[in-house]
Amino acid sequence: MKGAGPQGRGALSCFERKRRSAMRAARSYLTPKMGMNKINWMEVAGELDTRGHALLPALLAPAACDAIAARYDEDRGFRSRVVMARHGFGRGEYRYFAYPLPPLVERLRTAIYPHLAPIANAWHERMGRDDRFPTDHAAFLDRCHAAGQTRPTPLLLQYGAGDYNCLHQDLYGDHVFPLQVAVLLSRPGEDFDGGDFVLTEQRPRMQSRAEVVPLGQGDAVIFAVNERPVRGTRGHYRVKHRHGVSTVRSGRRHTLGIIFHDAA
Ligand SMILES: O=C(O)CCC(=O)C(=O)O
Ligand SMILES: [Fe+2]
Repeated sequence: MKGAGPQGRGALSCFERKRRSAMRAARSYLTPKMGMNKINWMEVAGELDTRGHALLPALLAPAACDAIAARYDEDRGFRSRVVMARHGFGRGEYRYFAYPLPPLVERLRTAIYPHLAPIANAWHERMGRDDRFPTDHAAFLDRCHAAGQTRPTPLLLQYGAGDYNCLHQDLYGDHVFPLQVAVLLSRPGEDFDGGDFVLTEQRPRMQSRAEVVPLGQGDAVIFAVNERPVRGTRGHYRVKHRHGVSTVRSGRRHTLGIIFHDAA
């Protein structure tokens, strides 16, 4: 059960807490490329194939998380602000970064993408889709921009007590990269309570299944934006995903969202 321990991380064993803390210390957030090489991408691909999501523990150091979250109150650096209740999206708000993105966000987006492109291509092949993704993020963005999807999609979300994010999909045009990343910037059990990241899976003609993804500060979750292939008795079929956040009971929760396609 999440929230049981003194720091809201009762579900983690002592060993796991130490491992995450060592990983945090070892990773400099100024060089996320180095961090990328420490990730077992084969394992990540396996998790994404079987569950539709994969965890990257301690992707960002606490100082990096705090620095990005603190940007929420700055005047500059964003292209728009969305108050979720006004659109029926939930309660809470988010801001889309403007180009040029903050260097850390830019580097993360650019460094993670090449590891996910082969997974995305395998998914498209299994789903019988013709479109494939280039190995380089700049090339994919060129494609988005040529199709009129020119607005940056990385975003910073902010939730207070009583806020939540309804189940949704981040689709912004015809060009959709099938995987995205969310990084929890706040400390569960310290900065906020409640506010779990939730992912649902809808198999054809079946009821939806929900999965809560326990995240600590700096942990990232990679997840399916829309559809993912699942092997059946007669080839692969498509499962539909949505994601959201359960109600924040107290405190303040910030997330960094990294979406790889741009918006129309
Ligand atoms: O706040 C969260 O954990 C979810 C954020 C989200 O919807 C996104 O990054 O697309
Ligand atoms: Fe989202």
